[in-house]
Amino acid sequence: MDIDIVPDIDHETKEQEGHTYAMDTPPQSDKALGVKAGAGAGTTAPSSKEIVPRLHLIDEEKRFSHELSKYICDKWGLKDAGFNYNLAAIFGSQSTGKSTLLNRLFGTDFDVMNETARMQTTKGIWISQGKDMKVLIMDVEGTDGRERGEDQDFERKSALFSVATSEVLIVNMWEHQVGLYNGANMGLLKTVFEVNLQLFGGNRGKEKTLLLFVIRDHVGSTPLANLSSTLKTDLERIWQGLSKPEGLEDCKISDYFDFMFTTLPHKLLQPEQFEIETQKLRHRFTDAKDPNYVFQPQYSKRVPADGLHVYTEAIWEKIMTNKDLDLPTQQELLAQFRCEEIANAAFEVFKDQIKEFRHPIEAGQLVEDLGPKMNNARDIATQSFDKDASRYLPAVYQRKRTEMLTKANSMLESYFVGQLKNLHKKAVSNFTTQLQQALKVEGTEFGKAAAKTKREAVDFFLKGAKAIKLTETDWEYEEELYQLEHDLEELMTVQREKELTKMLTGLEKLIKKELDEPVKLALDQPGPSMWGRIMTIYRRTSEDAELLLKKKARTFELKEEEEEQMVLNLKRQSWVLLTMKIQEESVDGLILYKLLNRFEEKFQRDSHGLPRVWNPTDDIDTPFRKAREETIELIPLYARIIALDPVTDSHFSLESSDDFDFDQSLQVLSETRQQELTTQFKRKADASYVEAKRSVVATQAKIPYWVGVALIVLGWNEFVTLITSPLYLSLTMMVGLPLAALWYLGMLGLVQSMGWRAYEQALALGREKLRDVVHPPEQPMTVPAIQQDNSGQSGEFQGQEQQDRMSLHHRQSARSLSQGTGGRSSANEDDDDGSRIEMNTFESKKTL
Ligand SMILES: Nc1nc2c(ncn2[C@@H]2O[C@H](COP(=O)(O)OP(=O)(O)OP(=O)(O)O)[C@@H](O)[C@H]2O)c(=O)[nH]1
Repeated sequence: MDIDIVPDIDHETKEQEGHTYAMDTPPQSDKALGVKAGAGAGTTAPSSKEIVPRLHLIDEEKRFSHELSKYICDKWGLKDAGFNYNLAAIFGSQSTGKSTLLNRLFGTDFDVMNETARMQTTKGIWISQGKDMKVLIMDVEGTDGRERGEDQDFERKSALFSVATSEVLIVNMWEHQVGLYNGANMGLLKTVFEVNLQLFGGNRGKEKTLLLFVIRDHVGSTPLANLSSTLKTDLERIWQGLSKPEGLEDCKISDYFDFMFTTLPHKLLQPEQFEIETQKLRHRFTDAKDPNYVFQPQYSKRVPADGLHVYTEAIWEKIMTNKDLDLPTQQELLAQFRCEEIANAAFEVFKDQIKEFRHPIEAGQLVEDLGPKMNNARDIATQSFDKDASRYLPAVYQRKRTEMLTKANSMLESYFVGQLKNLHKKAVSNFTTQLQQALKVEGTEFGKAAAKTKREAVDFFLKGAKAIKLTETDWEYEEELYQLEHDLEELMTVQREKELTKMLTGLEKLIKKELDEPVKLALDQPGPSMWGRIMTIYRRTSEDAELLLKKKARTFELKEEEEEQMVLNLKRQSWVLLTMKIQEESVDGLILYKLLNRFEEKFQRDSHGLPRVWNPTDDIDTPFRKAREETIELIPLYARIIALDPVTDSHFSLESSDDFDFDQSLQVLSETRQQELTTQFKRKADASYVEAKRSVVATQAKIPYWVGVALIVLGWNEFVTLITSPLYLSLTMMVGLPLAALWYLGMLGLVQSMGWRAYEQALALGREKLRDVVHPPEQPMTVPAIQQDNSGQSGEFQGQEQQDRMSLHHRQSARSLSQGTGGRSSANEDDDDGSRIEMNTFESKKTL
């Protein structure tokens, strides 16, 4: 830091100063004016009696004078001075002899205080020309005066103005003020430095200002070096504590200011010394050759004299409009500090009270009576604040109260929002539960139940939301309400779909139940009217289902087109169920069973429905042929559903679509299946025919009469033994009587053939077992691989294997039958060959 320390000067001169200048009267010329002038360039000693005109540059109301330009040009003759003039200002506490000093140094006529009154003399800022000098000097209103009280606004602005415009700023202070913070204007300087940096910090290093500290009433006990060191330290410290603008964080005080320190003796106690030192000091302003000459070029603001008015006015304007300088008064500061403290204390209590809400809300629970509880916590906080803070400045108190309330509200708002979310969730859950419960009750109409449940859920939400909306807040729940309604609508749609599906499933079950038995019965009794009967059943069932659907659909409040679509779907579904049932009844075994039943009825029973016993004289062939032909004719009847006219009957207006082909649905048996069925049926019918023939042969076999005579002669003894022994007699009766009955009824042949069949079956089984033992079948290694590789093919293969086994079984039965009768028909021969081929194929597949 460039600090120029001037050696202490011990003055002996004493002088009394007793005259005072009134503001509205022309000031008397100072005695000091007679003091000999220094040898400064362009200056003259203030010896003339002429009074230098002065201007009230800025008045007490902070208004800038319009006359500065006029004074510069007309009164001070500086119009053409250009840069050849200097500007200095004095700054310091009130009544510290500033005006006195200026008058001494520059021969000016600034007002000096009347000692008997001890009151402020300089108000605002005065400016005057130094007598016979090209120096303009500003006398600035003293700081810390009782007249302004706590309003420090003007002193800050005027100090900043002085710093910003002057080349040299004289900081005037009593010796005893050195080391004090406020007394030495350090607080004020701090503010001035800070704002000066903000406003004019860009001139770093280009323009400097000299701060000349003049320590008054220096008694000499503390050397100037010590005093200046104290001041220097204080200045450094306040500079470190400044909040510097961006980009100037590292700037130093020496970038903007130079310092010079000097002392003056006590004016009253050492008047002569005072005068001498004052004159010496004057040299620094007037004598350019003086080593301590203050108006060095680096302090020049480079403003020509004729532009000074505009320049200074602009600076004042800038200072006036700067908000950073509108510093609050002490009272305001106090109010701010205390209100802040009180608000913080109240807020801590408030936070403690509301923290219990956080966990349950975050856990998704509803906090009981949250609204009143939040309100209560907020009231306690504001009441506690009001009690202590309302004593302070009303404006500050109100502002802090609003701030605290806003802070509290914003904290509570998160609970408000959390509770709204939980209300939303709860409303949705209530809706779901209540709707499901309502739908469990028989006869509940979905539309009405859903609307009622929704209304209740919304009411629940609204009630809860209104209860937590606090006064003096702009909280809103409309958005959440809208979202809730939207969610409930979606849930209603989903639930309605479920209920509709449930209803349709129920209807389908009903349709299936209605169709199953009657359709089966109709198919078991084939004939020309079979399909007519089935269609009647279908139409009746479908109509009933449609009526039921329409009735139920009304409770869902469906749109017309939705209902129409559902009816159409139901019709189609009914048709699908019908065709499924027909297909189910038309699988190979069942259809063959039906055909055989029909054939047996015709061939094995008489016109009274009794079983026929064929006599040797009976014609078996004709009834057999007739029954077989009639039965075979039934196969094409089963093959295709004969529906009623789709044009005239609305129940068959089933349009085909991508996934539904009405015409295709009519097909029951394909051509191939019909042929297969015919073949299978013929085979079974032929077996019946052979059976009938065998029974006739059995009844035809008669025993010759001589065999009976021989039996009586040869077996008389045995006969007597038999009838005389109770054991033999009872055994004979147990076996003989049933045999006699069978014989009488002509069924002995049937029993015999059954016995033969059983014998053949056992024989074939025994052979097969024996073959397995002698030639164990090789385990086909590839079969599992096929199964693994292609389950579809494998399944097909297994199906084929099963079919082959069945085929083998049928053929074995047929063979055994024919062997039993001692002959074979050509058809049987073919079949036998076929079975062999099929067996070979099956064996080949197994090997594969
Ligand atoms: N003890 C002492 N008194 C002084 C000195 N200089 C002036 N005074 C007296 O202090 C009183 C105030 O002097 P002013 O010059 O009016 O002081 P000021 O600082 O300009 O006052 P304001 O403009 O009102 O702030 C006057 O009575 C002076 O006689 C000094 O060096 N020592």
